[in-house]
Amino acid sequence: MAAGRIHFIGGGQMAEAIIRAVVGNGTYKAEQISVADIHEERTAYLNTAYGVQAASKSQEAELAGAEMIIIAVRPQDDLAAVGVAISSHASSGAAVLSIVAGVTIDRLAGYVGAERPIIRVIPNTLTDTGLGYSGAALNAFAGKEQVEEFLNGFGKVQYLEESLIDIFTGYGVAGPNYVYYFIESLADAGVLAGLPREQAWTTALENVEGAVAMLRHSGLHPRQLLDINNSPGGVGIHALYELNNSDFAAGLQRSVKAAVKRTTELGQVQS
Ligand SMILES: NC(=O)C1=CN([C@@H]2O[C@H](COP(=O)(O)OP(=O)(O)OC[C@H]3O[C@@H](n4cnc5c(N)ncnc54)[C@H](OP(=O)(O)O)[C@@H]3O)[C@@H](O)[C@H]2O)C=CC1
Ligand SMILES: O=C(O)[C@@H]1CCC=N1
Repeated sequence: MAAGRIHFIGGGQMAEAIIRAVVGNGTYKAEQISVADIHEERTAYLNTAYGVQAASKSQEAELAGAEMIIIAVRPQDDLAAVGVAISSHASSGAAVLSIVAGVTIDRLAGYVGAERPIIRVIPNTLTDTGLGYSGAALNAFAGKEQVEEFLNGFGKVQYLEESLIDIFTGYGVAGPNYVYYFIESLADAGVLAGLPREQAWTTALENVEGAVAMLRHSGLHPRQLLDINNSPGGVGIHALYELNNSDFAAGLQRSVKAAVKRTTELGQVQS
């Protein structure tokens, strides 16, 4: 169980996913968590669903009592106003942890003051599973011990140079999206070929899970497993040939590059 109080500014999808995980697995008690959102119905919902405290309008007491403040608004939102609230009411030793995609530690320091612990995190979205890596970069005032329990409460963490966080966002944290889309497309392929939807779906899930387990278990490169699975003139190599004709690998790689580029762009949007 982690010690201290944490306060979320922004009670949207990502804040909810984190709260659901850390309260659900006992990393925090609901009483240790408060949430502020522009929309009162949102904090009321989070209070009812998870027992966390809906913050007052000024957030004064919640900010003053928090060991860690989590900025969970969008990059396009009014970060300057969020910064004013934090620098006016939070204690100088409180850690400020931002999950805002693209927004740099330097920019955050401009809003909340440079001489305090600031942690830039891109949070993993597989929060309910214990799997998936968040990426974190710390300023000189922050220590891993201040954030470790929180971050491990909704998955795993990789500490990175800040210069790699945008790449980690587009590749790693957006990563499940590529896999979800692949699984959907694969199941559709089974249906297109004539399998009932239910069988196509369960087979796709089993194959993805099994392929990961096989890679981990064997330690082989995917190309080596492909070679074993593709008999000369057989089924698998015909499928691969067509996949190569579709520009599959380059299409996927272009989409990761677009996600990384968009992360950096979002970090530069000012409301
Ligand atoms: N969703 C995801 O999968 C991921 C999201 N992130 C990052 O997490 C952050 C939040 O994303 P997400 O939860 O999806 O976004 P949401 O839009 O679901 O949540 C943001 C919430 O904050 C509210 N809000 C805006 N400004 C303020 C303010 N000044 N004070 C209090 N509340 C405010 C918003 O209200 P309103 O709608 O009226 O603006 C909204 O309810 C983003 O910066 C995103 O980059 C990172 C990784 C993954
Ligand atoms: O799409 C988004 O804005 C968030 C950030 C990274 C993944 N999803």
